[in-house]
Amino acid sequence: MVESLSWDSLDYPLQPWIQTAIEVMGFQAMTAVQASTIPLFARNKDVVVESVTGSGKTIAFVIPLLEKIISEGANSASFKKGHFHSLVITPTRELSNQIQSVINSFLAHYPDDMPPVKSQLLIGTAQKTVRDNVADFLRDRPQLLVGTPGRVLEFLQAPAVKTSSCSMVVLDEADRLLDADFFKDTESILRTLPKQRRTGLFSATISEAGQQIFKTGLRNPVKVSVNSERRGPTSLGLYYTVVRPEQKLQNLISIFNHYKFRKCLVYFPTCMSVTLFYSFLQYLQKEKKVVEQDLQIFSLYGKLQTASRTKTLDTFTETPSQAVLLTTDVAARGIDIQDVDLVIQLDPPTDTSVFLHRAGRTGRANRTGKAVTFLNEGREEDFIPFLKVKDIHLKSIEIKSEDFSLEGDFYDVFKGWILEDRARFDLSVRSYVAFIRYYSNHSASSIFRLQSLDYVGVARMYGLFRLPRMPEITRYFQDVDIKDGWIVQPPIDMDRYAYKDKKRERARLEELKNIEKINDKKKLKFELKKKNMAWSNKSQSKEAKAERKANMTLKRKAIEEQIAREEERENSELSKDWKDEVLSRKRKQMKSTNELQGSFDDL
Ligand SMILES: Nc1ncnc2c1ncn2[C@@H]1O[C@H](COP(=O)(O)OP(=O)(O)OP(=O)(O)O)[C@@H](O)[C@H]1O
Repeated sequence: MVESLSWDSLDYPLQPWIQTAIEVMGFQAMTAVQASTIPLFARNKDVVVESVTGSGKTIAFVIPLLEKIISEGANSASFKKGHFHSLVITPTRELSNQIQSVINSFLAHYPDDMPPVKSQLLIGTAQKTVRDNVADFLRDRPQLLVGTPGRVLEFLQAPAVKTSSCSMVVLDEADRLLDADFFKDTESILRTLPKQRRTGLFSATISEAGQQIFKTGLRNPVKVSVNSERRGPTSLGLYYTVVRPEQKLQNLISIFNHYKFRKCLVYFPTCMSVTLFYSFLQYLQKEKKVVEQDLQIFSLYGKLQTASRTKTLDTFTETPSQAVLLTTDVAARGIDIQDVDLVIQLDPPTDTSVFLHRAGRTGRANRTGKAVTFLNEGREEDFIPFLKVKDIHLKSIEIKSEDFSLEGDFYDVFKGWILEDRARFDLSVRSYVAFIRYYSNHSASSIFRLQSLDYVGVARMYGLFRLPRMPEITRYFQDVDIKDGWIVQPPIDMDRYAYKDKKRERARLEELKNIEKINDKKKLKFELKKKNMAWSNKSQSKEAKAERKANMTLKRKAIEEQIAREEERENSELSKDWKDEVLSRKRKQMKSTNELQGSFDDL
């Protein structure tokens, strides 16, 4: 947000109540992206908007949507029941919620004596089924819908919901909505909407979507690219620090204890790692008193129920005291919390574009912020030149190491905490396994290579004392002196290692007894093997099955193709007609998709 322009400089006057809302929100001038986008999107142009995080993209689409609802009479009594005017799709429930709040803060100034304008949230929650959503929709008659792809799709498929009046659609965080995880749903939603509509795609990293952009039904789109030479806002300081994995948690605590910040987001690689480290940090703060006592620690990840996610985010946002939110990429995009002045990435994300989104949770709207990324010593340091090529420049920062007043070293304390309850060990193993999976999925695979990972150091970081038997790492066991996976000596007596939960412990002892009763050596070996089976092996066998199935399908296809080729040779005349038919169908198909897709020549 470097440039700013007066709201009066728009070539048409905004609705008076929208002007009032802007004044009340204290937005004295438009940001660059707003000045470029609002006149286009509100004036019947499709837009593809790329502008850095925190530059005000939300209002750049909310104002045109509200303006068009009024100018196209969607607020009048003649707008038919079961119809809606505009749709905003976002990848997360949190972001949908946030956009809905921005819309409502505008609508709070909408005059009472005008036919009402309403918006409705469509996200998956335990409280509201899609049937409830449809009932609310028919009762309240909102013109503007905001939601996540899964729920929106289900909603649009309800017979009572008519899509034919939808004249505007926005894909916020469009590159995410067009990636492999969401594409099917996004495409299905777009297919249900009229072709004669306005489409807006918004993201700080829209270019990442590549050719997928053209599958959204854009018609003569205009590309708005603000500050495209910079990959992040000027108010955001990007830093990295190089550490050994087992040092990371201590350095994190050191930041909590010694660095000045109001609110901090810490990104962890997986839901399980958030659960594990959240519990352990609580213990260190409450029992061991080595974490700043006034610091409030929260955790948020995708597997939690929506209500609990919303509550956590609200409490974190509203708390006046210093606070930390441990989270995953569920909170990487779009989330706008004013006081966040520090972001920490405990591990770089597997996808580089996510790096900018995570870091961009701070340094928003000209407020200063710092984002620090932890890198493991060694090969991961190549991530810095890798980012430089992408015009992302990080400076090195030294984190003061914490001098803990703990009995024993940090790892021993962690290990001791895990030994108190076998359930913690299970969680730690699962977190570690999930991390190894995560690591092997890095898009920058030449830098983040499993072969170069200090997997023993990582195990210590996760408080483990024995490495799980994962094929991904056991093949490197011979490189270091690891006997049967134990990284502590003497090994822990696993038979006597108990669950704190009585019921769970009884079940474990029962199972142990049953195994002892087995006289048959072969069966015993099988049971023990089953009991100790590596986590990854279990799913590996599922994966192996799926792979075998896929191979069989491929083989079958190859045989069928071979037969078809032979038949084709024999019946060349016959196949000519068939080929023509296929070709003409293909041509027709191409024609219809071309009509749909538009082109980037006009951008
Ligand atoms: N014209 C303006 N003047 C001052 N602040 C503004 C203006 N417009 C928006 N903001 C504020 O800027 C912040 C960031 O806006 P917004 O969340 O829309 O950013 P974004 O570009 O969508 O970021 P991201 O890419 O991270 O989703 C918000 O707190 C918003 O209230």
